[in-house]
Amino acid sequence: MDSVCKTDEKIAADEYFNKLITSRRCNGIEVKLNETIGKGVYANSEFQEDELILKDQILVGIQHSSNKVDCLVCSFCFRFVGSIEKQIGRKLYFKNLGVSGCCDGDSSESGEDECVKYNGNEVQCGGSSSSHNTLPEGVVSSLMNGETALPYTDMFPLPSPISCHGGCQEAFYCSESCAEADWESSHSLLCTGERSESISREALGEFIKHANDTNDIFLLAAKAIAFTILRYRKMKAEHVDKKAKQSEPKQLLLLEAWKPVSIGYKRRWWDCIALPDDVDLSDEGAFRMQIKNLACTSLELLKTAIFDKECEALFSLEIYGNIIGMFELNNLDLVVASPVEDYFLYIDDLPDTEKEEAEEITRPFLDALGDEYSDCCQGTAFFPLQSCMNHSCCPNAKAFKREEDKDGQAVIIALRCISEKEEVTISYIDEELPYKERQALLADYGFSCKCSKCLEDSSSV
Ligand SMILES: C[S@@+](CC[C@H](N)C(=O)[O-])C[C@H]1O[C@@H](n2cnc3c(N)ncnc32)[C@H](O)[C@@H]1O
Repeated sequence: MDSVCKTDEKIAADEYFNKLITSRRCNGIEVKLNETIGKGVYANSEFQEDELILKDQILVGIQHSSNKVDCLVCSFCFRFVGSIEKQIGRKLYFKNLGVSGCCDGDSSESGEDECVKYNGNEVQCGGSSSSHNTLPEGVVSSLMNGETALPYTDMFPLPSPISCHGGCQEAFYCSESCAEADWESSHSLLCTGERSESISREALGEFIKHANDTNDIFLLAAKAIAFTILRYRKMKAEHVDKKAKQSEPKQLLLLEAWKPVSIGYKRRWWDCIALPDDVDLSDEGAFRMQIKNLACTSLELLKTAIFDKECEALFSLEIYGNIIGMFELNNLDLVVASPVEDYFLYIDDLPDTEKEEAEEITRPFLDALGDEYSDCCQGTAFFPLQSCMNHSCCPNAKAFKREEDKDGQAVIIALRCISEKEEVTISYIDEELPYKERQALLADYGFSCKCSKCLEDSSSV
């Protein structure tokens, strides 16, 4: 019976991944099960060096809460929106208010619990520069509201931001289609505006505040749950429409709705999270319990906000822990380069006369921004196909944004020629690090690397 179920599961997984591959038009790859390390991505045609292997869409993703003051991006595809002036003005506005978008390092100031700041996969931000010239409020607001135009910004057009239809004033989009897709995928349940479909906007506000104060990974977990509930409701409605003679049990529909998330998960958050350097081994049990309690508080708040009786199974601590654990082990950093950086580089590259004229206007803004002029959009996201890629310290592929990649999708490029049937691997860490450091970092992902480089290095240590 067990093996029959396993075979059924395998067929369902194959079907799911084949559909995704077709929808992404990346037919040169397939997802296969490897007996020792689970799923893996394999080439089924040859790739040349620098060739695109996969452009994977986000299943659920967030911009880090702390990054929202740095960049105004579409809440669904994470493309920059507004205008160069608006991006610069908004950033200077927050800077003048003393709100910095630094991703970490401020826990001591905020007095937060050490453990809750931890997010194993988070990248480092540039940090805020204290040495900057402050511009007068009027100058900053005229940039934000479009009264001041900077030279050559028409070379960097950005889509006008569209406000969330639910009225939350929190989510903005680059297009109507992104607004609709986000509403249908999860935002209708997680919107704090008046047209929200949550059961308590107040509780939702509390849940969001708790996540922002502790760990914004909870916002991503909420998206995964909202996504599943809305998918379940849609599938149920379609099922009723078809007037199916044999009505599918609700539990089976929920399992089907849940598949895109459940297919990726492996371990509970409090079991797989790496022990931070400053937590003593003897305190490990207490640390893991603290993490579990934190998840429990967050889940209770979420339950009050969006609970659905028919989807009750989704609101167990076990499932919540597994969803966050899945993000911990599978997520990729979501990074979108800033058009503001491109803009200032463009000005710098102008012929001397034009450059001098332009810089007379732009220089005060660049000085006021300081090092932060190039801050990119940063977040974390789960990508269904990319997350099947295994690690190697001598990878044949990498996640890399090209000039034309202006949104949050994961772009995987061949580092060298990859032959048919070869496994496509990426590096989860900086593979240039010494052997012991690499192994220590990979232990956070729950494995010890046995790639050819590690085997060679291990014999010489
Ligand atoms: C992003 S997932 C990769 C896909 C995964 N194999 C699966 O079945 O879903 C990361 C997990 O895959 C496994 N993994 C990835 N690379 C590995 C490697 N080189 N050796 C052993 N396990 C690996 C580890 O369990 C890791 O936590």
